[in-house]
Amino acid sequence: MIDTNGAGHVRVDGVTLSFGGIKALKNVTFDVRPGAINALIGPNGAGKTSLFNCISGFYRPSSGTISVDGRDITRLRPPARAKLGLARSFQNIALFRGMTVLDNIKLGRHAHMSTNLLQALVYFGPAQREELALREEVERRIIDFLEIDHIRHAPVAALSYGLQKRVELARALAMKPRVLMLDEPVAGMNREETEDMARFILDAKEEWGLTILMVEHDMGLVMDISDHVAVLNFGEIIADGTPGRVRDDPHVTEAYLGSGDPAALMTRLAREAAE
Ligand SMILES: Nc1ncnc2c1ncn2[C@@H]1O[C@H](COP(=O)(O)OP(=O)(O)OP(=O)(O)O)[C@@H](O)[C@H]1O
Repeated sequence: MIDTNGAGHVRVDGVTLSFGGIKALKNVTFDVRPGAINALIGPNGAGKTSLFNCISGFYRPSSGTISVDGRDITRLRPPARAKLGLARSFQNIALFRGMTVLDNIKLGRHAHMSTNLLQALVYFGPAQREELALREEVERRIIDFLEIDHIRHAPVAALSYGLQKRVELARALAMKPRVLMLDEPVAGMNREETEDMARFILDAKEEWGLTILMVEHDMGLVMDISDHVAVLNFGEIIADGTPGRVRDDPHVTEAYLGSGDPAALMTRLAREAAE
């Protein structure tokens, strides 16, 4: 039974998604636990991105439902889901590269602005001013938290890959999410950048009491920081539980060994050897 007192419980119920003749997801049911770090793993082509996109609203399931804290969001478009507190990052960084770090972070706020940007700029009523002040406070906190104060006025294009990923996290946090969805947050990062990101994800969960759902291939990171791990294979959930339980599940080992996904397997074996 899931503790739903903490906000941010995502329930995926019987979701099927087809692309032509291909069933990317087959009757998938699972819970994203509130206030926890939930990892979604599986070999290449298992359906992770498809499921992620169904939850964030970029894909509409052929059947089944998705709810957040009991509210059915299956038919809502991505902006409406963002307003309900779902924020996501992208596998390939989706920042405005010519803009500064601060301006990119400010874009995150618009999911919650009651007026549009132009109105807010042209007509500064007291309510808007209050809202802006509040937002600036949130942005300051996020910038301090992610240790990016020194680059706040730098254009994103001038930053290292690891810092760009951190800015993307900052923008997602600026949406004040209940559920933070991270699509391969450490893909392409070196060890130091990966360790930094792991710390920020863990601290973000604690600081804001977030529910986190991440798709990630780095088994070391998944095993280190996740509270729950769900494993997809050929569009079906084949294991769901604590990292230790999932790691020892023979179905999971078989899925990776049989998948011809040597990179994922090697990452895992190297990590285990180092422990
Ligand atoms: N837009 C699409 N059109 C057609 N088929 C698709 C589309 N997106 C995904 N698929 C197919 O659906 C299945 C699941 O793909 P998906 O990208 O969700 O897997 P994944 O687990 O995220 O893989 P990876 O780890 O390689 O990113 C695959 O067979 C894939 O070829």
